[in-house]
Amino acid sequence: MKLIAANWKMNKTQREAEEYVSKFLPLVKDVTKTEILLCPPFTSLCKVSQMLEGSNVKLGAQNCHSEKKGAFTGEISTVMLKDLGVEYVIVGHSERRWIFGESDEIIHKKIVACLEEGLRPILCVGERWEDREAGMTFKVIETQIKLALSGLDAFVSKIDIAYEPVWAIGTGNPATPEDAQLVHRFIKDLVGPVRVLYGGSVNTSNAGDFLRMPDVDGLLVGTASLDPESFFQIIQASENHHQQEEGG
Ligand SMILES: O=C(CO)COP(=O)(O)O
Repeated sequence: MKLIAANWKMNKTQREAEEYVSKFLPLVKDVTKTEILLCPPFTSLCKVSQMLEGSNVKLGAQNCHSEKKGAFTGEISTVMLKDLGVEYVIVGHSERRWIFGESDEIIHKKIVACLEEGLRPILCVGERWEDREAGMTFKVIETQIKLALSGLDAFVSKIDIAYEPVWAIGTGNPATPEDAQLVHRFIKDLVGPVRVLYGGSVNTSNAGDFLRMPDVDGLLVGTASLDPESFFQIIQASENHHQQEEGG
């Protein structure tokens, strides 16, 4: 099943999150062929978790710490996330890699922490523009994945990967669906059967084009997920795609 995930990043107060979810749930109530995920900031997880109970929408976090508890001021553990009803965790988003200096080694530890707690990590990988220009896209992706998933071959079915080219995030300049397809294929050839999402300037007009690619198994949506209507339209694109596939 395709996964359409919203990464709200550092947006929405608790009240705004509440307004969003109350508009969103009725819109998506008949969605059955697509897995839907909301990843609000930590401060809204509790409220959103209560509102999603019994619905067809799952809850994710945008980050976690690699240790279960201890003297780590300002951090949130996978145990705490699990306790709130979180099922997914975005790990290694480029905004954490490049702004906060999160290393592949830390990302690996966070993935292990998620797996130990029964949370499903969404490992984000992606090249910078200078990597792409230097013809290093595949090498960068390969290195990021090998380091993050080192020793975890037996667990790939419990992990999703998101290909998010850094230059495409929040720029209005997405990768072409064909370029995304090439990288997604490369990732599956490297890792084995794994669900690979595309992220980076996905919107209501281009979502369907990405989902038509054979190895695009879902989308990780930032800006266009902040409005319940537009995020719903992206989910609709996945439902439509599924129907067309079924129709032959
Ligand atoms: O980073 C992203 C999702 O994790 C993508 O963000 P945008 O959809 O705003 O480009």
